Amino acid sequence: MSGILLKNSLKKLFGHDDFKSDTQKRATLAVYQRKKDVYICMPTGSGKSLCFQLPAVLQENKVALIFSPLIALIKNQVDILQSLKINAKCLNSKTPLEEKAAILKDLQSKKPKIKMLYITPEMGATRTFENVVMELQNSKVISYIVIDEAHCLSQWGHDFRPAYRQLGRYREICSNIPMIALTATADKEVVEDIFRTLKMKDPLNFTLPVFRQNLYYDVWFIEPLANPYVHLKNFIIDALGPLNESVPKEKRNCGIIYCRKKDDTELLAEKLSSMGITTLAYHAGLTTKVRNATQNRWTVGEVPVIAATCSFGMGVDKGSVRFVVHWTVPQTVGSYYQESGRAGRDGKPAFCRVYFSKVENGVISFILRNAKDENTQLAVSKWKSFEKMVSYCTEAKCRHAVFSKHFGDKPPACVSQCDCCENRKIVEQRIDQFVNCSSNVRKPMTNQANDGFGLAKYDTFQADTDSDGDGTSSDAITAQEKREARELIQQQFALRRGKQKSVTAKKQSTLTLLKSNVQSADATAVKVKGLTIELRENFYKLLTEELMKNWKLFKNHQALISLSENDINSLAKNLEYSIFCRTTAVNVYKVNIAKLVCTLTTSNRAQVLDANLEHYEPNATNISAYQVSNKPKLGKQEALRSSNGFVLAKDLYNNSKQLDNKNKSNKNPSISDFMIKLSDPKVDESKIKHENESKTPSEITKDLKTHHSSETSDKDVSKKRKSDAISIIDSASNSSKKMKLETNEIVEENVHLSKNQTDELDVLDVDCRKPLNDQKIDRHDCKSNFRNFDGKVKDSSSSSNSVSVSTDSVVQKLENKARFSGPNAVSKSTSVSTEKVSDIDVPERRKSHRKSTAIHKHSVDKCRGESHAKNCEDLLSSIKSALNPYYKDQFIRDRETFKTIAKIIHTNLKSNRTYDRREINAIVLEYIRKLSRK
Ligand SMILES: Nc1ncnc2c1ncn2[C@@H]1O[C@H](COP(=O)(O)OP(=O)(O)OP(=O)(O)O)[C@@H](O)[C@H]1O
Repeated sequence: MSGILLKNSLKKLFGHDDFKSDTQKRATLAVYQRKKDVYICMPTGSGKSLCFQLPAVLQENKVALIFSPLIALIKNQVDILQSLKINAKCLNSKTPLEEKAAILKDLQSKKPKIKMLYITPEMGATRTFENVVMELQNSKVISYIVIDEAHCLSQWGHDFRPAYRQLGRYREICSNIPMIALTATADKEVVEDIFRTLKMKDPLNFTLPVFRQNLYYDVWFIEPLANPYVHLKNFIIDALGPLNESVPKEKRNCGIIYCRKKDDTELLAEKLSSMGITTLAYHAGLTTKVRNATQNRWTVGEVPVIAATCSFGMGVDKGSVRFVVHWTVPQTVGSYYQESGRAGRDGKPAFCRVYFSKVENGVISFILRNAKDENTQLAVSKWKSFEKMVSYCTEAKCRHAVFSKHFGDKPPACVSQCDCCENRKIVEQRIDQFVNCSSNVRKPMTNQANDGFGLAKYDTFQADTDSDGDGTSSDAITAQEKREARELIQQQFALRRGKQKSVTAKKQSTLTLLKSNVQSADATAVKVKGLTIELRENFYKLLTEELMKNWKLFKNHQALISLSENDINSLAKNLEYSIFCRTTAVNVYKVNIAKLVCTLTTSNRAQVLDANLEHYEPNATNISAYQVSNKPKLGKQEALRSSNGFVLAKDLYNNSKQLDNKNKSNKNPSISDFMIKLSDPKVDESKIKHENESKTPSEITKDLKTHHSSETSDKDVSKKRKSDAISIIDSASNSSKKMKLETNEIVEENVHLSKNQTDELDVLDVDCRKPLNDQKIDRHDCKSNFRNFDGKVKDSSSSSNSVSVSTDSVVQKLENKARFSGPNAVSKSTSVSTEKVSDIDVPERRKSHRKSTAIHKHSVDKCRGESHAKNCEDLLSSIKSALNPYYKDQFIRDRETFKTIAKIIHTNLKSNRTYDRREINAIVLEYIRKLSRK
C-alpha cells in the first residue's frame, strides 16, 4: 500500500516514473514509515535526497528539519523543490527578517505548511534555534531530523565541520523523531562516528556499493610529459566530444579541473583558453560577484570548462559533467571519490583523471607533516590517508577497487573502467617512466609549502564554519590569507593603541627563548603571568656575576675546591629556577630574586662565603635558594639561619680566622685593622693585619687619622648601599622605564626598613656622632669586667656564640636597608631594639636577644637605684658579651679603652635608654674614631 502511494507520489510530485534503484525505493519507504532512524550511504548522484524529500512532503502538518553544510547547496535544493511547488524554506544568516518572521510564524501555527526547513549546522548549533526546535517538538510538528552529508561530523572524514557534532543534541530534544543521516562517502570509522555522535538508535542501514560503472578513472604523471598543457587540452577535447549544437546549452558536455592553488586555476584558464578551450578560473581570491558569475556561466553552458580550487562543486547538480581532472594530488581517497563523483551524474560515461606531479606531492607531504594545529592522532590519520592516495596514483591497481576497499565494499567488476584494468602494462610503463624521470626532478623546496595556499581541502567548508554557512564572503579567504590578515589587523590595532612594542616584544621574546639560559624558559609566561624571559635572563646574569665574585674570593676554600666556572653557572641557573618554581606572581619573583642578589652582593662586600656556594653540590638534582626555602638536608636551626637572607656572623668570623691562618699570624687584629676593614671593605684585611703587626698604638692611631680623613662618610655609604640595591633590580629590569619604576617600588616596599625603623636608625646616627663623655671608671668597677651576672668568670670561647659582625650601627643600618628582610628575620620596629642587630643569624639573634634584653633591663633597673659598682659590673659583662670578637680581643688587651667605653655606655643608660649590641658596638666604634681624631 505504502509502496504504491510512494510510487504515485514520486510521479506526481517529482515527475519520476520510478525509483532510480531498489535501494532508493526501500530507503524511501523506511523513512516514510517513521519507525526507526535511517542511515543512507549511496554514491553521488544516486538520488539520496529523494529518500527523505518524498516522505517529508507526504507527512501532513509536519515539517522536516534538514541540516545541510552549504548555503549554496541548500539554495540549490530549495530552488528545485520550490520549482516543483513543494513548500521548502531555509533559515540562515542571510535570510531577510520578514522571511524569517514568516517562517517562524508558520512553524508556530501548529499546522505548518512548510514541509522542509533547511538549516546550516552553525545555525542549528545556536541556542535560539534550539529553543525553536523545543517549541516545535512540544507542538509535535516535526516529521524528521535529517543530517545531509553526515560524514562532515566526523573528523576522520574528509570534510569535517565541527558544528555538525552539536547536532546530536537534537536526538535528545526530539527523542521520538526519526533521525535520517545521509552520505556518499563514509568508511567504517566514519560510519561509527556518525552513529555515535548522532546517538542514532539501531538505524536501518541502506548502503549502495560505491562503484560507479559509468566513470572511467586514470592517472598521468606530469614530469615525463613533453607538454602537460597540451596533454590536458587533448584529454578535454576527447572527453567533451564534438560540439552538438542541437543540445541546449545547459545540457551540453562540460568539465571541472581541480587545482590546489588559485594561481594554477588562473594559469590553466589562460593556457586552455589560448588553446581554444574556453576556461574560467574559480577560486577563493575572486569576489563573490565574480565567482557567482563564473559558476553561473558554467552552469548555463556558456563556458564548458571551469578551473577551480575545491571550494567549487558542493551543491552543483549538473548531470553533463563529462570529466573531472585533478591538476594536483588529492588529499584523501574519500575526498577524491567525492570530487571525481561530480562527473557523470546523468549516468552517461564520464572521465576522472589525476595529473600526478612529484613537486605537488612533495609540497602536500610537507604541509601534512608540519601540520601543527591538529592533534597527533588526527595528523597521523591524515598523513596515512594521503599516503593511500599517493599509492592510488603510483601503483598499477584497479582504481575502483581502491575506492571499494576504502569504503568497505567488495572488489567491483571494473572490467575496463580504469586504466589499470584496461591495460595494466601500459600503466606500469608509465609509472616506471615517471620514477626514472622524477629522479632528475628538482626536489620541492620547503618554502613551496608556504606559497600562500593551503591544501585544496581548506578551501571548501571552512568558509561556512565561520559565517553560518554563508559560503560567500569568508570562503574568499584561504587559511593562509586569514592568518596573515589576522596578524595584520592585530598589528594595526596594536599600533593604534600604542602597543606596537608588545608586538615586537613578542618577537623579541621568541628570539630570547632561543638564546635563553634559564631553565624552562618557554614556560615563563605560563607559570608566572607577566614575567618575561628577558627579566629572568637578567636576574640569572646578575646571580652569575655575584656568585662568580664570591667563588673567586673563596676559590681555595675547601668547600669550593672542586667547583669550576661551569658549576657556578649551573648554580646560578638552579637558584634562579628554584625561585621561579616557587613563584606564581611576578612581583614575588622579583622580590625573592632581588633578595638573593642583594645577599650575594653583601656577602661579596663583606668577603663572606655565600651559603649557597658553600653547600652547592654540582651533581645534586635539586637546588633550593637558601634565601627562599630551607634546604631539606639542613637541620631546623641551620635552615632557619640560612633562610633569613642575612650574612652569617659565623661565616665572617670563620673567614677572618681563615685569613689569619693564611698569614700565619697568631696575633689578633687591632682595632685600627677592624676600623679600616669596616670603612673600606675592599681593603685587604690580611695586608692591614700584616702591616699593623709591627706598629705601635700611636702609629696605628696616626694611620687611622690618615685613613679617616679620606674615608667616605657613613651617610655616603648609606646612600651607596641603597642605590646599589636599587641598581640590582634596575639592571635586571633592563633599563626599561616602566620596569625601573616597578623595581623602585619593590625596593621601597621590600628592601627598606619600615619608616619607623628608619627613623629610629636616624636617631642613632645622631647619637653616634655626639661627642662622647670621656669619664673615668674606677678600679673597682673594672674588677668585674669579665664576669657575668652570676659573678662567674665567663668562658671566653662562649663569647663567639653571640658575636656581631658589624661594629658600626650606621653601616649596619645601611646594610639593613640594602637587604630584603627574610621571612624568618623580619623584626618589628616596635620590638626591643636588640632585634635590629641583623647581622647575627636568626637562632643566634633569638638567643642573644633574650639574653641581652634581660641584661639591659637589669642594667637599667640597677642604674636607677642600686650600687654603681654592681651596675657597672653587670654592664661590662653585657658589653663584653655583646661585643664583636675583634673588639673583645682588643679590649682584653686594652683594658683602659674598654673601661672608658663601659663608662660612656653606663652614662647613657642612665638616660633611661636601652641599647642593643649594635648600638654598643657603634659607641665603641665612635670612641675609637674619636681617639683616632685626637
Ligand atoms: N527516481 C529518480 N528518477 C530519476 N531521477 C532521479 C531519481 N531520483 C533522483 N533523481 C535525480 O538524480 C539526481 C541526483 O540526485 P541527488 O541530488 O538526490 O543525488 P545525491 O545522491 O544526493 O547526490 P550527491 O551525493 O552528489 O548529493 C538529481 O538530479 C535528481 O533529480
